[in-house]
Amino acid sequence: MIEVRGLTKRYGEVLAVDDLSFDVEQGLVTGFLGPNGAGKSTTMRMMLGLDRPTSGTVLVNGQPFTSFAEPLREVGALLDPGAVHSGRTGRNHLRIAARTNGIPLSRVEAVIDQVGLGSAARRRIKGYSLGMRQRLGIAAALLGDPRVLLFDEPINGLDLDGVRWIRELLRRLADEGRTVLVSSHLMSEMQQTADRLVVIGRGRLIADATTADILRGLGRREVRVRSSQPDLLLSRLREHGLVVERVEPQELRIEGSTAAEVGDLAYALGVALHHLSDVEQSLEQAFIELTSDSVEYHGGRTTQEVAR
Ligand SMILES: Nc1ncnc2c1ncn2[C@@H]1O[C@H](COP(=O)(O)OP(=O)(O)OP(=O)(O)O)[C@@H](O)[C@H]1O
Repeated sequence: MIEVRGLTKRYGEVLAVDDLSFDVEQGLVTGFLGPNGAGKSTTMRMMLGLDRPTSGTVLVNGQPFTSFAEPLREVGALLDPGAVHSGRTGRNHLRIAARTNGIPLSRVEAVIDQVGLGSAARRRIKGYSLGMRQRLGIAAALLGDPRVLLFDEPINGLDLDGVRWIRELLRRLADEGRTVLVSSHLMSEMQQTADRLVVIGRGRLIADATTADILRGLGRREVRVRSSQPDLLLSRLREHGLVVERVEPQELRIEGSTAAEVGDLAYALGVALHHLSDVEQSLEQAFIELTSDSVEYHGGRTTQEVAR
């Protein structure tokens, strides 16, 4: 479990993280979402003691990260897969990390297997593809068999197979009861991966809820309808108090209603319909809506209102 309380980081004029408070629970995959520059990496660095908060605290399994005698056994992290000595082989890189952290060398072979690095472990890292570097970075994170795992944008640049593999790995790690925090700016990816979402924008908390709740909470109902009598239909629907907008000469968009309701009304009015559908809001739309709010920065609005 990770507990973030009042976490704030200022770099000169830039308020990178602004009074963030949230929990990351064990046994779940928690997606940490926000547009570029939202403060995700800075928050993760502070969780790992790599950056000192201006104010506030982060506790990992009840303690500050810096208080752990063997931190790699407590927390594994994938931050920047490029930050490795590329002249070494993958296996050597892992062996050095194991040795300097008091981890038995048998774990090296175990994690090489676990991430499917296979024979590539014998090759020098400089010849690795991005996907292989990512697997090596994840192997390093798993080395100490930690209860808490942080992955900063692990999906970036991966092909479909790689994405699927990471998704399954995150699920497995959470099912084993570990705490899994994974950052991304791709809402659509998190929809399939995360149980909970912590969404931030400009360093501030925007939403902290289950993925399903965030979708439901934002799920603005919308109906599209086409008719040969759009003018008549538009005025009649408005008379019924619905918010209606014309999107094409013969197509209307109705907010806050359902296809069943609009269909029944049209039938009662004797207006023939050529098309009628409910429009599902995608997570991507929900995300844009959530974060565009943070860009506008409405004063006085509490952080979790949007999701609840
Ligand atoms: N060492 C630093 N010095 C000055 N400003 C910094 C530093 N690190 C981050 N920032 C600034 O803090 C803000 C948050 O950056 P951060 O990298 O944490 O965001 P992010 O959500 O991880 O974005 P991305 O998805 O682009 O990685 C940005 O405005 C960034 O420019």
